[in-house]
Amino acid sequence: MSAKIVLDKVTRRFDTGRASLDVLGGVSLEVEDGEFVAIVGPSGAGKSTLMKIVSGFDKPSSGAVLVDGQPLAKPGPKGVVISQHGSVFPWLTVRENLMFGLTALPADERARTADHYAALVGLEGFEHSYPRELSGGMVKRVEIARALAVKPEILYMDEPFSALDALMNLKMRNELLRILAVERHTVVLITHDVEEALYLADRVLVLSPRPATIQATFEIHEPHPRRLSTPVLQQMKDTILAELGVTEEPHELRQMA
Ligand SMILES: Nc1ncnc2c1ncn2[C@@H]1O[C@H](COP(=O)(O)OP(=O)(O)OP(=O)(O)O)[C@@H](O)[C@H]1O
Repeated sequence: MSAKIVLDKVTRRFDTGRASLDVLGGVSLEVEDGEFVAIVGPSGAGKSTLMKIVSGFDKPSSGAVLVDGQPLAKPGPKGVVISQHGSVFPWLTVRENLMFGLTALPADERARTADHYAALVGLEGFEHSYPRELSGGMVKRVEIARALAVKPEILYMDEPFSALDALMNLKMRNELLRILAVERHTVVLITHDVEEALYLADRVLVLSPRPATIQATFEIHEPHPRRLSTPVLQQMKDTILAELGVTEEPHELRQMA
């Protein structure tokens, strides 16, 4: 069976008047159905650019993006993006936010579906609250629930928890894993946080500096819940940090992509 998502030699160049910037230098990757792939890279490497391309919000300068074997020309109904900026509507209640994308359903089913996903993310009892009445973590849960309510096949997550404080960030990682255990999705996570990637993903891809390519790939076979202090994950973290140029020599765990 072919992969859920395929990127084939994707490049992206920005031409800004006199200058041009090669941001992606030929990114190739495959994401299997149901797989959780994290992409880490240094600041400015082109992570957000890659996320826009893989989710269909931007087009590559050359190369191809396929979802289920079909070229992706624009954001498709199969995927939903969750970003650090958040996108809940402040003037709508939790339930109304969750009902927003469910226009195809009859009204009572929309409300039932909204309440189901509110409960799934631990917001039972807050269906009639407005975002301003919730904590930052609760608003993030509304966003996740809203993304899940439309039953996307793919979740694209761009630094989803980076605007949260450290404790809430850790809590949301576990929430996400708990939800994914109930409703399996294909996930592409883009993050600068190596520990977040190691905690969550089945596979971690490391981007090179600009023009970015996939520099190294790490398969993670540790079961959830993971402890980042286990020797294998600790060693992977050291190796990835070395790949990113933050610490010394890469370890032999590295496999070239
Ligand atoms: N629309 C655009 N036009 C021109 N240049 C752009 C555009 N979008 C991004 N860039 C440039 O591409 C480079 C990569 O940007 P991008 O936001 O993808 O990096 P990033 O890895 O997500 O960075 P960070 O981790 O700091 O958020 C930057 O130098 C940025 O200035």
